[in-house]
Amino acid sequence: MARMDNALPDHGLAFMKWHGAGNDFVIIDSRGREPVVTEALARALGDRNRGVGFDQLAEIRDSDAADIDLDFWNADGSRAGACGNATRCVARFLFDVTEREALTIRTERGVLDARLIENAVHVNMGHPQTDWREVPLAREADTAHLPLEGDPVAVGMGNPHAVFFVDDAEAVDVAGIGPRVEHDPLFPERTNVEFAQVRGPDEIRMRVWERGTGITLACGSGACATAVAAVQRGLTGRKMRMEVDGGWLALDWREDGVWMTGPTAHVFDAVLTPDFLGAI
Ligand SMILES: N[C@@H](CCC[C@H](N)C(=O)O)C(=O)O
Repeated sequence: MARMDNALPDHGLAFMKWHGAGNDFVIIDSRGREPVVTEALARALGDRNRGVGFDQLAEIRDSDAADIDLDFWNADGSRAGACGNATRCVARFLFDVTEREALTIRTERGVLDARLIENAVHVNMGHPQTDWREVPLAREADTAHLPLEGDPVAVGMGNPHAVFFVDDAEAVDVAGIGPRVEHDPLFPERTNVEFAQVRGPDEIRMRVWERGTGITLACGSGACATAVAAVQRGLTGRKMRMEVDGGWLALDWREDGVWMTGPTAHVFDAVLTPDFLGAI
């Protein structure tokens, strides 16, 4: 869909701030008008000193295929094909304003189902991509040069993930290893990087380095990818709890896709000033 580069309003732009287990988001509701988010706006807004700061920016748009369309940007202005925690936050916002209990949300990876069950938002993040050509990887298997021992599992959840299984997630130098893996030529579209410690057949401790953002307190698509990788390696069952730096997520890899749930919080609503918008 065409994006208007000069669509920024000159009277201010309303946004919401949300987080899901500490993974924080700016959400802009562009239903009923032309989309306004550009790479430049995302980068300016994502600056935690001069803008607002977020792990991802999500823009809600009118949809002809689902209840809404949803697009994501990372803090460096790059696009993300999936963002599980922002999807849950947007679903929570819509459940609250519509009083519905089921919604469809079209993202780059397809139409996702969101359900409100016992006051928690559950999102089906879809079927994982596990073929190396879909993830995508530059070549099938060549991981010995990566800066951490242990062959990682490459999983696509509409965005790329490299999941390392480690003995002690707390001991991993996420800030040092994460960016080196993110930018390794093995990953032509860069990658998100997860460090997972299996605590038992239904529990994992996971820390994450997000492509285009850095260390975050949680990553929903990363949690899904980690669950898929653990099942594939025979390390856990298909249903599990996952402790991330910002709290807990729950994963369930079912016949129809990987379902994820966890907390959501609406932090504040505000308006970007004409001065801020004019300087972009
Ligand atoms: N925090 C997100 C994932 C964000 C996308 C990622 N950084 C990318 O570039 O793919 C989540 O909750 O899934």
